[in-house]
Amino acid sequence: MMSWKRLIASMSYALNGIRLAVRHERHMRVHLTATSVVVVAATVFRISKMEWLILLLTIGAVISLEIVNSAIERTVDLVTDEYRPLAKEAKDLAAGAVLVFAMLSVVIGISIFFPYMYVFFKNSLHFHK
Ligand SMILES: Nc1ncnc2c1ncn2[C@@H]1O[C@H](COP(=O)(O)OP(=O)(O)OP(=O)(O)O)[C@@H](O)[C@H]1O
Repeated sequence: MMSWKRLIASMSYALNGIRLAVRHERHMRVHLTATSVVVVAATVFRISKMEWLILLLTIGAVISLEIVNSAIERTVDLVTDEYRPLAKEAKDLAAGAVLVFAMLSVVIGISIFFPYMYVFFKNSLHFHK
């Protein structure tokens, strides 16, 4: 059985990982900015519970993948600082994994928000007529 002390230590290492990613990863700031915009839009448009759950799952997956990508980048840099084809492949594969989910998350975001934006703009056009 894991003691509470060890559990708390593991949690603090994991939180340190999140802090490192937020502080030092350029792409992470892009994800966090997109997340803030999406959360504000979701609140304003009062999206459904199911849409919130899909959104949260998508946000979590993109951010988690970005953190794993950063871990792989550091591991590769630890192994070599020379140009190595396998190092390139490892980094490009990890970046590819993030890109796949980031692109899908754009599709998911558009699918969720488009109907709300459509109604919003349609109503505001009627209002101005
Ligand atoms: N040791 C290496 N050998 C061969 N190619 C490498 C090596 N290190 C990096 N690369 C290539 O250069 C690209 C940029 O590498 P870098 O380590 O700067 O990551 P990055 O994708 O720019 O990440 P970030 O934008 O988060 O800094 C990699 O995706 C890879 O294609």
